[in-house]
Amino acid sequence: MVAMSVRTETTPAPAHRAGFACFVGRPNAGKSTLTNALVGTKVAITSNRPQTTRHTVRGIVHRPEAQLVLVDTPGLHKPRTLLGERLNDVVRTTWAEVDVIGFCLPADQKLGPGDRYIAKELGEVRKTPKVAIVTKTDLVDSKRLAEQLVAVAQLGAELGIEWAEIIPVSAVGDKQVSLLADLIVPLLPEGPALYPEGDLTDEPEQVMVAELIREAALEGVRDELPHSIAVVVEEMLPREGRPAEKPLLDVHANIYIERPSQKGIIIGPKGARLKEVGTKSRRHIEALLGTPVFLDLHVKVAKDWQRDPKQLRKLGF
Ligand SMILES: Nc1nc2c(ncn2[C@@H]2O[C@H](COP(=O)(O)OP(=O)(O)OP(=O)(O)O)[C@@H](O)[C@H]2O)c(=O)[nH]1
Repeated sequence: MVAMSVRTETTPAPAHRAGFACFVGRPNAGKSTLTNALVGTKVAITSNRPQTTRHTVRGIVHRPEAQLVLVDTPGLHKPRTLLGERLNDVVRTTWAEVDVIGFCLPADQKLGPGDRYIAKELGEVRKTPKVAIVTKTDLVDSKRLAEQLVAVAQLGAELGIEWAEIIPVSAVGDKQVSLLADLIVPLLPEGPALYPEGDLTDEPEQVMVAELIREAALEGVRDELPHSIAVVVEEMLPREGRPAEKPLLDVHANIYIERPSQKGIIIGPKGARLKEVGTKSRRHIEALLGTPVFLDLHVKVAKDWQRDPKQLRKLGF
């Protein structure tokens, strides 16, 4: 006869965790791509609920046992203008308020002064756990990747930063993206979900639309106009008199530049570039909002907007 025992006790389910994380790193380090890969969709659907944090939510990762809310920070710069200083303040405040900071370092580029500058600032934020994320691993071989992992560990040691984890990922190749979430979750505080399931971001629609236009406008001219472009969506209204099955959304937006000389760069010969920017961003906006869009774009000069507090407020900074 075989004795059989039945286990009656069950192991308690791990406590639900929920919290905020932000990704930092040099421009082009792969932060946005990683956010999208984690959230699992390129264009997130917006909900119109009021913001529950002061920070822009970029995406929400829902898990049965956890909810990870990814918030946005502007890049940290050596401040040269009023805008630069304000942005840096926003960055530092965010770092102190989130539960985890992910520091993104591309595998295909040697650590440089830009990375060191951010790392030094990170070292000043004592409490928040920091995860070093080596991105774009699909671009390098294993030897180079190993060197980069060692370099990142050394950078931490040098600056007195204790990495909670050092993890290589490829957002494009979908390698280790889910593992990254697994490693971040235990660093979040215990607590119920902060957002209803299904929400991906609570960024106001107009801001997301403006960002899509800005992205398209910067494409190919990033070097010429790094921080000189701001986009404001003035109005989004359904076109009147359209049949219900053929709606059209009118979107009016202004692209602001700092100097008249920059106008040509944005508009291009005979308006060709601006037209391209319009076509491209309209496609993205239609995908985001799920409705056909008529996009009306204007280029305006807001002289030295980065140095002028009044203009900064108007442009949403
Ligand atoms: N091969 C490869 N390319 C990647 C990966 N992640 C991002 N990239 C590319 O790197 C470039 C920059 O990526 P972003 O996600 O825009 O970088 P970012 O850090 O958000 O950049 P900023 O918005 O300028 O701060 C884009 O061309 C991406 O397609 C990756 O895992 N592998």
